[in-house]
Amino acid sequence: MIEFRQVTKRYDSDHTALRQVNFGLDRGELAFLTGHSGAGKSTLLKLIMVMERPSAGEVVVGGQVLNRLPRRQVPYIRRHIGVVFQNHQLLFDRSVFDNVAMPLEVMGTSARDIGRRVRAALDKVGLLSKEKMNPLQLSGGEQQRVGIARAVVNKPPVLLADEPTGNLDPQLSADIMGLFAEFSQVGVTVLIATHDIGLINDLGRRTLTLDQGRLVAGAGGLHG
Ligand SMILES: Nc1ncnc2c1ncn2[C@@H]1O[C@H](COP(=O)(O)OP(=O)(O)OP(=O)(O)O)[C@@H](O)[C@H]1O
Repeated sequence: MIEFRQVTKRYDSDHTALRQVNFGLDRGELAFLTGHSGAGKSTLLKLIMVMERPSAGEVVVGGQVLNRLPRRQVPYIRRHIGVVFQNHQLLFDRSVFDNVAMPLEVMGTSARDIGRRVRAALDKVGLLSKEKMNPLQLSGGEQQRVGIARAVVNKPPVLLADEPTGNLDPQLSADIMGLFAEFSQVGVTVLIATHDIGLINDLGRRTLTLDQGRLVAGAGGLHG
């Protein structure tokens, strides 16, 4: 589902963020991405989201080589990629329902389908009863789950998360990870960037480790 082939990303002549990175993630695989601050984790996620383009090598998502993707097609690719951020980027002047509905509104989904799908996503994260509330009225863990509902509301085959449990206590973090594991079980490819080694060790999943832009552990082919 996601493949990096000898990917190098240089921001300028003396700043190489990723060096010849190779790995593949299958459909339904859940993996962690870790490494020191500045190791290149965000850069790797940005290449998958086509927020950045590689300087060399190829990034392939869903069989499509993103390097050659014309700019006008970038929004279509992004629809296939759900993203969860640490600070969840919710809008506090809208209800929980409206926050989750945003990706569907951008796609021009009918009001009836929006209602059905938003409620299915909120049900999945256990927040169906809070759809009319303002996100400010929710706890940090609940806000993060609204962010997850929004990321999955259009059923993307790929889910990326950047420090999704950064501000949460261990129990809430475990709950969030449980949700990610459920998505992977239904075929979503999940890649989670985190510094939280405890979380990684608890789950015993494949871990891609970056060190100064090099993938030093967890590399491998689509089935390795
Ligand atoms: N837009 C940019 N322009 C120039 N250099 C950049 C840019 N974005 C990132 N870098 C550099 O690339 C390297 C990798 O950064 P990146 O943000 O990918 O690391 P990271 O592993 O996500 O770090 P953190 O855990 O602190 O978020 C760093 O040296 C950073 O300064």
